[in-house]
Amino acid sequence: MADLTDKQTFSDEDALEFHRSPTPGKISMAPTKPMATQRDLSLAYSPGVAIPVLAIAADVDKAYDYTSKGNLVAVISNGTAILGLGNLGHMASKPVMEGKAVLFKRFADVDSFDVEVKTTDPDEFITVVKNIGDTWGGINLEDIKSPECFVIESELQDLLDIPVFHDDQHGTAIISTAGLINACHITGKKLEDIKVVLAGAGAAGLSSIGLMKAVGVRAENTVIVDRDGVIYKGRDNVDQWKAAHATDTPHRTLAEAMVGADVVLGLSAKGAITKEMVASMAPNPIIFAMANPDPEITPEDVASVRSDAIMATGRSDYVNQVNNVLGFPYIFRGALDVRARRVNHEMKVACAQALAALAREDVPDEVAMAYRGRKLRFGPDYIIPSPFDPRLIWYIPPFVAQAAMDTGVARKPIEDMDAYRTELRSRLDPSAALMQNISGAVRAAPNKRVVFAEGEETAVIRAAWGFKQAELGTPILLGREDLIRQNAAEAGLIFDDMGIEIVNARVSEHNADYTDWLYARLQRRGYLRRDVQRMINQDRNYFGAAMVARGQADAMVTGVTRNFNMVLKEVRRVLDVKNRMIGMSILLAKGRTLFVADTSIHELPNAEELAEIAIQAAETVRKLGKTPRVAFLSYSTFGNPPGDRGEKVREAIRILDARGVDFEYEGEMPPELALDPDARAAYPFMRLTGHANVLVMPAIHSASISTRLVQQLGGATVIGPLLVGLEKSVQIVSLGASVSEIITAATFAAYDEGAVAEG
Ligand SMILES: NC(=O)C1=CN([C@@H]2O[C@H](COP(=O)(O)OP(=O)(O)OC[C@H]3O[C@@H](n4cnc5c(N)ncnc54)[C@H](OP(=O)(O)O)[C@@H]3O)[C@@H](O)[C@H]2O)C=CC1
Ligand SMILES: CC(=O)C(=O)O
Ligand SMILES: [Mg+2]
Repeated sequence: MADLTDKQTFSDEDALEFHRSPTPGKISMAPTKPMATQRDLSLAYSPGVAIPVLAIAADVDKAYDYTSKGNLVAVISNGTAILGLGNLGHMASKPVMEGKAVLFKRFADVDSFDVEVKTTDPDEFITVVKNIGDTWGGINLEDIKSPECFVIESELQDLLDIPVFHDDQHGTAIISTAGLINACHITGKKLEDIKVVLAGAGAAGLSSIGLMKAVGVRAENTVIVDRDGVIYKGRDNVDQWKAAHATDTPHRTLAEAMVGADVVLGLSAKGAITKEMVASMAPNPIIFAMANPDPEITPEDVASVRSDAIMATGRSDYVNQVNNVLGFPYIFRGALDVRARRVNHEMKVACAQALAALAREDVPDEVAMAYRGRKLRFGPDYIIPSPFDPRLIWYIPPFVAQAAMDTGVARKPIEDMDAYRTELRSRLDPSAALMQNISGAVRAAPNKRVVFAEGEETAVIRAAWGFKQAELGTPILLGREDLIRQNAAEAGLIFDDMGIEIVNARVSEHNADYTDWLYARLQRRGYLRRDVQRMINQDRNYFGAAMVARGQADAMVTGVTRNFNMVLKEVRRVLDVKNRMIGMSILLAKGRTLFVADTSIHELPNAEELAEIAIQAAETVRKLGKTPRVAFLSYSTFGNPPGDRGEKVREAIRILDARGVDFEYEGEMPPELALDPDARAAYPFMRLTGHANVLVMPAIHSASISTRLVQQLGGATVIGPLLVGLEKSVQIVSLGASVSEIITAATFAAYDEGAVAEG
């Protein structure tokens, strides 16, 4: 089996820091209506709100039309079976529930928040949820232990007229069944012939074996096992849910049951399956060790005793992630979109079959790139889609919605499935997709050596570590080795054998070469040799840039400890500009990706500079896999009102006309004309064929102020400014940048040195 050695890409402190900052937790709420004026307030609240109140009082289903109910799912737990960690209480489950909520949003654009209920008593739990349940369009029950979870789910489903879906049962059943269908495909085993052993007769296990039987596995070919051993017919102390799957079998232990088995499903706890058990299985065994966070047996242990196994775990850092994250976002997306009353058996089967079918289709390159550059092709190491597969959002929900419609549980059938698929495509979070695409391209390109100039800083060390763990390239930390190692150890990071390089400028073998080379560049610009020697010895930006210039590294990231302009001056003494250097920010908001230039270099660009900014920006955007459509922004619209700044833009347009560039551009115009083609009726001569995606600003202050404004007020994500146009790629982050900002900048730096993204 390939690629089993992926390792955890974070330390414990990283996980805590991730959850702690910049704001505690993983979700927040965003309004969908402006709340700016007296009128807005009157409509949103008293008196306007009374009108929908009365409409809903007359017909409760109107809540779907006038409130967020229809796109809202609650993730509800009491913390009695948190992952495979056990009963740790309702509050300890909150990070997991927030996590599920954020995955709903990220993967399926479903709004979601978590509810932690402080009771282990099923009746009390049911009473609480029953009484608040109408709030949502659906309820995702999570990490509630068995057998209580079975009663809780079925009673709540009877009491509420929305889907109540226990994810650990059915989400897991859907994914594991999809995986099993495909694993059988690959091994040539037939569902009706395979011998299946289930380790862990709880919520996830019993539901999974149930769904597998529904798609063809024969009951008499199954054996289920709990902590007390095999659940055979007639065993004492077996509850009704386990008893329903008990079989006539001579086996009494998991080890006995696994001899000659084709499939083992682990939905129990870490370490429950041993190498000896795996060794005793039939040829081409199918092993799904799905306990989280640690599987019943690791892929490494399986590989040490079997070379013919198909192996899956619940984790993202091994191949074949059989995890319910592939299911619940899309099940609910489809269910919500038809305002389903429940998620029934047919919808689950449709989802499992759709997932299995998608994995058998050809995998687009951008999906493969996001998966650490590995070529994904249907086979033993790719039996189900990757969670980052952008096709999931438009491929799976239509099958779920269709099954709901066919079985009469849809309140609002979908009339045009093709239109529905198109609508689903537009729901993906653009920032995630863009970074996924760029990181994928970096991973797929030959290894890049990236200098992290401020190598003694803890944030920089952590970023270098994350960069390396994510397989984005080889980081080189500049600084004193003992101090770097000490700071790394304090951050809980161990560097040994990781392939992170540490270079101390003072003792570097290249020190003399860099000094000679830089002195030759600067001697006629007022620098003495000893000045240059000091720069190389003492200033890591000079040394790092020299490494890049002289070919010992490909790219550099810096700026955490010093302001942009100072750093840029230093870098420019070492590196030349290719054509024209600009600063470009990427702005992600409301489903759009916009590129804004120039956000850091030209203070008041003249017409020639504006034209070149557009050319440089368009070229960069094209390299990012997008087709540039450039709008030159201004306070004026095609000469009205007249003015000096507007004239510079008009002149820039004439320059581009004369040069015959190969991208769309237009100006000058205000943002609404650039972004909304419907607003252009008065300007039929405009040449942009759609909304602009590259905004060339008239001056740096308007660029910088407007990007920050939309970031602060509009909730946009801003990446950059990225430095574009140097002969070698250097990214300067903002003072005090976070670990993830440094990793993003380093990724762009590596990307700029040759990787090419898909559109
Ligand atoms: N990959 C995925 O998508 C998912 C994975 N899971 C994982 O599955 C596991 C179970 O979750 P869930 O079903 O919700 O929990 P439950 O508490 O409902 O069930 C756990 C079951 O595992 C059994 N068990 C525990 N330890 C062993 C052991 N050493 N040998 C055999 N059986 C054992 C328990 O036995 P007994 O009944 O005797 O107590 C019980 O039947 C967790 O690790 C969870 O993380 C869950 C959902 C999704
Ligand atoms: C994945 C999941 O839901 C669990 O492990 O509980
Ligand atoms: Mg769970």
